[in-house]
Amino acid sequence: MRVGLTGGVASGKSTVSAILRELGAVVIDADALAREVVATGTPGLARVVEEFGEGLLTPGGELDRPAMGRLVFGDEAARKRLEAIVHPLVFERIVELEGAAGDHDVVVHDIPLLAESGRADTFDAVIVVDSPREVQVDRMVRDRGWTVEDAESRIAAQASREDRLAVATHVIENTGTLEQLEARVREVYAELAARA
Ligand SMILES: CC(C)(COP(=O)(O)OP(=O)(O)OC[C@H]1O[C@@H](n2cnc3c(N)ncnc32)[C@H](O)[C@@H]1O)[C@@H](O)C(=O)NCCC(=O)NCCS
Ligand SMILES: Nc1ncnc2c1ncn2[C@@H]1O[C@H](COP(=O)(O)OP(=O)(O)OP(=O)(O)O)[C@@H](O)[C@H]1O
Repeated sequence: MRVGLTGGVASGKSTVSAILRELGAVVIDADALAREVVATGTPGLARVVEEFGEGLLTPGGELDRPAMGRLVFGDEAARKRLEAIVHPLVFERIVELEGAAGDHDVVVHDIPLLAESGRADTFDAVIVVDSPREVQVDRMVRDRGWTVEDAESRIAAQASREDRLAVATHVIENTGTLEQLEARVREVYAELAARA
């Protein structure tokens, strides 16, 4: 069965997908693929440099992710230009990895922009990890050292909490402890695995 997993920035998606992987799911991580396709030396990074210039590279020749983040989360047109390069490359890799997963019982697609993509209904189930906006902001400021403005601008680039919840078949509220989160993930996984 193909399961979509999504949630706003810092909602806890990666934490949930790590638990699902431990429980036996195959996880395909769109954020990881979005990093892979613009790694040093890739055609993807060459396209980004062509579009945005060498100023967005570190002295070592890598994509300067904090600088790119400041640019694209403050400028929607720039974000669309970056997405037009990265998203098709990510999609190609997803298709390849899905082929490699074969007919594994539970294949989880961790896709931050699933609600925005309009493709949620192509999955057998959609898990939404839900955290209130203040919790998202706190996590970004505390764990990543971002300013409140950085955190707010990333939330503003994403679907609203309501629009995301509207595509959910399973909601995982992530407002309690990590232990509570793990217990809820186990519950959802057991239900999905029984259906697979
Ligand atoms: C702008 C970039 C370089 C910033 O890198 P950074 O290391 O700071 O963030 P990272 O990639 O780890 O993403 C963290 C989170 O930011 C949010 N986010 C990332 N890209 C986007 C986007 N285009 N729109 C809205 N939110 C986004 C997601 O919640 C994601 O989980 C990077 O996010 C990027 O290349 N984004 C474009 C590709 C994309 O859309 N990725 C999302 C999944 S395909
Ligand atoms: N229930 C929780 N209690 C305490 N800390 C948590 C909880 N859930 C997540 N965190 C922490 O919050 C941060 C964000 O979580 P995580 O990286 O899983 O979110 P994400 O949705 O994958 O983020 P991104 O959108 O940036 O990829 C991490 O440092 C994580 O350890």
